[in-house]
Amino acid sequence: MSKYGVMVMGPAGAGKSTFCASLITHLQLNRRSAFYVNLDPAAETFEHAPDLDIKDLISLEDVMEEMHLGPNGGLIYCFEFLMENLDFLTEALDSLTEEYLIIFDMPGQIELYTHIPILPTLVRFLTQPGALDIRLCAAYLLEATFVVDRAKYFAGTLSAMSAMVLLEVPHINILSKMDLVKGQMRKKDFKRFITPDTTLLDDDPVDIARRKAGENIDNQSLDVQDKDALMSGATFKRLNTAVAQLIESFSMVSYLKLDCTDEDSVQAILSYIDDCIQYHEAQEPRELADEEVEEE
Ligand SMILES: Nc1nc2c(ncn2[C@@H]2O[C@H](COP(=O)(O)OP(=O)(O)OP(=O)(O)O)[C@@H](O)[C@H]2O)c(=O)[nH]1
Ligand SMILES: [Mg+2]
Repeated sequence: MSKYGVMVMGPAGAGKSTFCASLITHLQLNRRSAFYVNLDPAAETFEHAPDLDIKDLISLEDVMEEMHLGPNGGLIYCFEFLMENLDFLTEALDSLTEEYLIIFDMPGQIELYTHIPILPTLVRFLTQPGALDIRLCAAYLLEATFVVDRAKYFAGTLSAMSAMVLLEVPHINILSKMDLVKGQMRKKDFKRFITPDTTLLDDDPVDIARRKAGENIDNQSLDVQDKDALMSGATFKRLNTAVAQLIESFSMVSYLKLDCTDEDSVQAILSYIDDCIQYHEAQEPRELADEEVEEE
């Protein structure tokens, strides 16, 4: 029996837990079953209580105290511990039917997605045929407000691409918190950011503002003592161009837009997730309960 799941990932504060909560609310409203797995050992408050919480296995606070580690080292330790105790996941998830959408809420530390091979191992374990056999889709969130700073936008896109390459499961990329840019930017202008390409660097507002201020940013010499020059001078610009070209040449990343305050937007993302994992193909026709018949 297959199971279905989505792993919600992305940098710190991208809106992962908020999206998980909106998704669960939406699934409940549509009489679908969700199983919420919190894999962030530092998460304290939840809109919906997790059905499975890594904190019941190991808590970041205890690890930091007992192992004398900082928050990032502590997180890696927690995940290494989880990998040694995978029964914790198997026992809770094994009995779930294909009706459920299993939602994994991940921590935001970028190291987890780039530096260490823990996530690919975890994903392989969850998706392994004959074992848990979860049809898993990765949802990588990036804040839509990043688009105002092209360097940030391309760096975020690069991390999304790196997760795509690393995990090798169906993957959707999402620009979250769209409500924050709606009033600031016209729809037509925002459309350009859906598929990243190098032309987006041509009108970087940061560059334009500096040109207006009379700076010659193309020929700025690099003085390593000058932190400003290091982050916004010609070398930084060349680096951004190289990153943008790399992203364009791979042509793997495009974004969906998410506004968690808008039910239709959450539904649209859910439809993409369902398509990716072919959720609907496995569902049995469902008989309505008596009270549902009355409602209809
Ligand atoms: N305006 C707006 N704010 C949002 C949205 N989603 C999340 N936020 C806010 O962004 C902040 C971070 O949201 P979280 O959902 O905790 O983000 P996260 O990615 O789970 O954060 P970490 O788990 O710490 O990495 C909170 O203050 C949320 O209220 C959104 O769609 N619109
Ligand atoms: Mg969170």
